[in-house]
Amino acid sequence: MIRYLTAGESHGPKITGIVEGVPAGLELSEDDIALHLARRQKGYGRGGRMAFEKDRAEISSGVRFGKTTGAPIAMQMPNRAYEKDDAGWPKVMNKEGDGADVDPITVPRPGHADLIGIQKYRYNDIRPSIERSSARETAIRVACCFPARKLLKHFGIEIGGHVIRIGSSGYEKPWEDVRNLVDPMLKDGAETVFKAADESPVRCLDEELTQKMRDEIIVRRKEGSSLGGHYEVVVTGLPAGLGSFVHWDRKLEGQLAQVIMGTQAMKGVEIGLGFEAGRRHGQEVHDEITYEDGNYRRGSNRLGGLEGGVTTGMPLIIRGVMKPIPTMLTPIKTVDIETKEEKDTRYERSDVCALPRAVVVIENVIAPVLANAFLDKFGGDSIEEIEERYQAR
Ligand SMILES: Cc1cc2nc3c(=O)[nH]c(=O)nc-3n(C[C@H](O)[C@H](O)[C@H](O)COP(=O)(O)O)c2cc1C
Ligand SMILES: C=C(O[C@@H]1CC(C(=O)O)=C[C@@H](OP(=O)(O)O)[C@H]1O)C(=O)O
Repeated sequence: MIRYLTAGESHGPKITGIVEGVPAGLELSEDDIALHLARRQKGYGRGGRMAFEKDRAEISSGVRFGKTTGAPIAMQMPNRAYEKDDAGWPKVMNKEGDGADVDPITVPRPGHADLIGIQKYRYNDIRPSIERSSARETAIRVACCFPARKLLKHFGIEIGGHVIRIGSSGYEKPWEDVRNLVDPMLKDGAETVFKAADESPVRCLDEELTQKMRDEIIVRRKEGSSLGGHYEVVVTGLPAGLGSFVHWDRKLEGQLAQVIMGTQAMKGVEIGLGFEAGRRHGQEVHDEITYEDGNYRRGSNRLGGLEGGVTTGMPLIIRGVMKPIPTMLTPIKTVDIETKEEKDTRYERSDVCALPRAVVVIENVIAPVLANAFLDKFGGDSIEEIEERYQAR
């Protein structure tokens, strides 16, 4: 089973991850990972920090001569901000001393983890809440999830994502119009979707909507506000039978929802028609079964590739929502935790809309879930052993 742990603060010296359970013999390089790290840094609406961070995970164990050994893979990534910013991070993030020379942050931003951090951990400074809740951590998380993504790719399973709404600009019926755009690409694998989407500044496949989304970000940025939106992630090449209906905690819908909702600022997730299914009657939802060329097929894919928590062999279709970024230039009301007086929120450097970047995070966080379901069925200690089992299926 692949699992991973991350550590590190947004403005500390580095972020770190350890992944274990990756079978031996998988080709893995820092360059491979860097491609997805670079994708995660791009997108209209990003803040100033992404312009100077050059994310690259340095692998320090578990890989030899370009292939995994089966041992834990340790990775580290420096925060350029630590040295580069003039905010004095080495002093603010000092492991030693009593912090008497550092001004505490006492004005929490609604929507971020600022206030709940001080309530939960009894901090008298909001700084530690900001540091660990920050989506900076998603950089090392993408790196940690990448070996699982690579394993899936080795067996022809591809993941791709794109933006379908930013604020008021988006597909009105995403389950219909987005399908029309994506369907021709499904036959060539989901990564075709991400390559096409990556050419768009907001990672949207529709040119007209791209323009509208961009304009909307410009307007909200000028107003000192922020935006979230909806995205879609597609997985192709999945064989039927991954996952399980025999226990609630092995149903893939649940496992996918957990890793997606475990990502900063995510507020909802749906599979296939999702919430739309509740507006329709049965014949408009369930996918008719056919038998062609020795295989069972579905005439449509309205349930998004899962029945009973198990893959059907159809593409997996996931959609989700990200809330608007909590840090905004135009303040809203909050309370100073020291004086308990009403205050305007404080601003620190921030993205205005991070959805185009977040899509890449979602693509990657689902990979260990799918890889583990794959390994449950076909697993072994090495890629070679898994290949034998997969071919014999
Ligand atoms: C890729 C990405 C980038 C983000 N960038 C920012 C940001 O620049 N400023 C900010 O206030 N929140 C940002 N967020 C959201 C916060 O990290 C998140 O709202 C906060 O940790 C509180 O967690 P919650 O929204 O899950 O409740 C970002 C989230 C993601 C996924
Ligand atoms: C650093 C990243 O995102 C950060 C996520 C984030 C937050 O509050 O979540 C706040 C911002 O941090 P800073 O104030 O240092 O610019 C973003 O830049 C990243 O994605 O690598």
